[in-house]
Amino acid sequence: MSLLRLRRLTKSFGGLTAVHNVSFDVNVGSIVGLIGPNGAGKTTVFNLITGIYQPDQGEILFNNTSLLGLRTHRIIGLGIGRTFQTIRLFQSLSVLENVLAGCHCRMRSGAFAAMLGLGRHRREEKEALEQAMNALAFVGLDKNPLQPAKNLSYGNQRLLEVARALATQPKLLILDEPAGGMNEQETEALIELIRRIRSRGITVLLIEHDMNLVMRVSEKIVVLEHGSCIAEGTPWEIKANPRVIEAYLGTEED
Ligand SMILES: Nc1ncnc2c1ncn2[C@@H]1O[C@H](COP(=O)(O)OP(=O)(O)OP(=O)(O)O)[C@@H](O)[C@H]1O
Repeated sequence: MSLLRLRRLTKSFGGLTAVHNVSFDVNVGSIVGLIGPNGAGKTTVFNLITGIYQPDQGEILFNNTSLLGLRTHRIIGLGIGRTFQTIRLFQSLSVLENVLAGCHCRMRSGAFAAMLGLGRHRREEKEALEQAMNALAFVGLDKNPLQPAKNLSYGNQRLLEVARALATQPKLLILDEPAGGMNEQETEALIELIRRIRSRGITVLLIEHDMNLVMRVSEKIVVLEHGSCIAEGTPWEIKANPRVIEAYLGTEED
């Protein structure tokens, strides 16, 4: 069953068509990898899904609801969490505060209730704290939650971004180059983490240049080149696809 359905998505910037007629499905409970050479349009697809850009043409359905015209916070509210290619943390805030920022999108009481210290707000704050600590424990960053985010290693900052996205309680988690800047050991731990995320019932869509990671975690891989989808299949099918080898694997990564 499809959780996310992209149909004939197209997005141009001036004269450049960054994404052209892209269609694919992400099934409930699956891990899907989106790969392609630099500039192929991968991040643009993520930005279209999360409402940062609106497509020129095409349709995006999440749980059979169209995401077109919705703003990012509504899309997060529907159950799509994401991390970014370049780390976007509040560096001076604590590890915990960074994750709490993710929880707040689920809180229903507004600033007015917060000012008055109303019961519902206090209850929600307590729940948010619990959720944030759970998310930190899940990625293994719960030991020193009050330290500033900037004290964490690069690899751990990436995990903190994952924790923040998990705190929004997503049904679909979108990861943009999660292994970027990680060493081999950190990447191994990330592979295990992505599998644990899926075993919690969260569907995963990821962009990653680390072919070892993509091939090992994905059930399905979609390949973009110059904005168009040139192949879709299992890791084995993708590895053996001559068009992919020519466009991508055979050139840059081998
Ligand atoms: N806001 C924008 N304005 C103009 N051009 C853009 C914009 N965003 C992306 N592009 C262009 O669209 C094309 C696709 O970019 P995109 O970042 O989606 O590729 P990518 O596959 O994610 O690349 P990489 O692997 O290098 O991150 C590129 O040529 C890029 O320069």
